[in-house]
Amino acid sequence: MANTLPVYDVRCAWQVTDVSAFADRGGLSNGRVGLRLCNLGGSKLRGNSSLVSRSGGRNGACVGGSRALTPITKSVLKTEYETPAGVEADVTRLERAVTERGFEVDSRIEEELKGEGGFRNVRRTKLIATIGPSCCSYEQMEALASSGVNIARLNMCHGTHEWHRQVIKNCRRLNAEKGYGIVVMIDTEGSEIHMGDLGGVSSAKAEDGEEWCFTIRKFNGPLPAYTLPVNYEGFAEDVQVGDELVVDGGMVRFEVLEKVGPDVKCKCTDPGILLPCANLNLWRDGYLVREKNVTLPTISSKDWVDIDFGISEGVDFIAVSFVKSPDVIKHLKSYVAARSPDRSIGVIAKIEDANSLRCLDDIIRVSDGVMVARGDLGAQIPLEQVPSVQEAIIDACRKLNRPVIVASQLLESMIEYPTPTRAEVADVSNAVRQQADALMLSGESAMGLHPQKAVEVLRGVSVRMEHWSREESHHEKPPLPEISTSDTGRTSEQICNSATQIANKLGADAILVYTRRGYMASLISRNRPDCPIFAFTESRNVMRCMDLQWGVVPFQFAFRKDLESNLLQSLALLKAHCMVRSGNLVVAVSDVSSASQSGTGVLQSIQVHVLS
Ligand SMILES: Nc1ncnc2c1ncn2[C@@H]1O[C@H](COP(=O)(O)OP(=O)(O)O)[C@@H](O)[C@H]1O
Ligand SMILES: C=C(OP(=O)(O)O)C(=O)O
Ligand SMILES: [K+]
Ligand SMILES: [Mg+2]
Repeated sequence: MANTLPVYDVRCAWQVTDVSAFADRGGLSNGRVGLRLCNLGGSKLRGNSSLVSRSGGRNGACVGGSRALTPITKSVLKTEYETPAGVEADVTRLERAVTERGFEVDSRIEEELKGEGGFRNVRRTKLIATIGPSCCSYEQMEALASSGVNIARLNMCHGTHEWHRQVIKNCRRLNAEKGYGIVVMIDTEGSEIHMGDLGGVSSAKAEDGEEWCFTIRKFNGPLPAYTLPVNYEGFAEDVQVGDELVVDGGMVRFEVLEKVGPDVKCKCTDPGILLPCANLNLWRDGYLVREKNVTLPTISSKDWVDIDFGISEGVDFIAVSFVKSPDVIKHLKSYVAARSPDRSIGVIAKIEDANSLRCLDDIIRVSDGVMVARGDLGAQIPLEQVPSVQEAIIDACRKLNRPVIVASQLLESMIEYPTPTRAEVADVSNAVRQQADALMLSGESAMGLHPQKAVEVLRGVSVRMEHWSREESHHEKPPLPEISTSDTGRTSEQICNSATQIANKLGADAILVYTRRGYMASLISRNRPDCPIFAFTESRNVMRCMDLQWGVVPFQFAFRKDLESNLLQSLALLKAHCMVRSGNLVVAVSDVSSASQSGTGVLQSIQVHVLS
């Protein structure tokens, strides 16, 4: 079969490394592979796309198909940018902005506020894009940022540190040169049971009824026919004859026939494409076999190396894969605090291991945020339970005041197609309606053909659904349980709850909050007010971390002596830069440390201000 069919996309040249992947997922014969490629190219070729059955392609062709594509334009990685790139430039620019202009805010938000829509149209749901070969050049990342990406996610399963370092550099450079506030998140690989590489081949195909051997033997170079390596030493011991082996969240399934020493002979029951390093799950008598993964460390030795890399690169968030209990998060948080005493790095617990559902609240309490990682979660619990578990996780995070990200397959078909399915739009709308803090793209941005369009779909659907939800459920929100335990905490919480009520009742244009560590901003965000939350802080680090939260627009700003001075000074600056107008009504609150400190104690208040 022809192995190299270059097709020129507008942004990138692609090489088909595994034509069988297309043929399998799209049900295309070899002779029609060329037609399939037409669908992947630029507009010049798109005329032919109707020759390929669209629905045929959607039935899974995108995943196997696109994964079999490798970009051959290496120029995407050659956008070396020497000084003044990097963190220093980002910091210098911010410091300059704060001294010269008095404040700093993401230039995209500034434009939005100056525009027609003003406050009301500011998007509340934050957007995360996984960066991969389809979107890693400076120009491609700029395109994603201009479409509204708040956070760049780097999946440490893929790519080298050098590659990730270049992407982080691009983020800093965008922030420094364009005034954006792109936040950086790394995501660990984790050590769940997975297949090894396929002896250098990019994919293999398993047909119905075929016998394959899963083995813990090690190979150097090409694998024997019908053989798949497994990374976990205890694999052959743990499986039982009759078990179901689910590959890659259900993309391929096998039944275990026989165990012979280190080899496990299996029969393919659901054919499909096998990809290198695909995750493996065992099911027995209709239940997931959990014990095997319990013995593996959540953070592997490779993960620790990646975490050290993230800390040294100054990333803002670390997402931990396959969290099973709160302990690992506590451990990582104390490690990060010791290694990075001057900058806080948020630790995000990914909920994708069935065991984590047993201690969900405890995991949420010790984390700085949570991700509903639906990809792997859907392989560990029955698929039909994923939507209700998603809703339960989002609700639990709201109650416990932690930001929550909904991830995976939001717009899966857009890996290949320029428009989403109606079902995908409904799924995204649902997550927005549930008021998740952030939505995340994976393959759609990392290796898809339409990364920017995918971001635009998320943005458009978010704004539309947020608007609709505000109209529909005005003032019907059920009260949230109290979460604070200390006296000062309770005061702050009540101030934030009341400020939200006042803002909603008065139809305020914004809530302004002055916060040193971001806690007050989170308490207001938790209430999901009708208006945006302008959160002023002195620290750039806090500013970046607050950007994961629903409805929060972070500003960097030097605090004055009390709430009133902060309020008047920041409003004067916003007005001078046309970000507020006369007649705007704002509600302002402040945390204890940024509120007035008179000789007689701390005065915390809620102020209402109508701009003259
Ligand atoms: N840094 C990268 N380099 C190359 N490919 C990547 C990178 N990040 C993501 N990808 C591609 O995008 C796909 C989807 O991303 P993601 O869902 O994060 O990973 P995975 O499929 O491993 O869980 C990956 O399977 C991989 O093909
Ligand atoms: C986000 C997820 O994790 P990853 O993409 O790293 O597998 C997921 O499984 O949904
Ligand atoms: K990962
Ligand atoms: Mg996962």
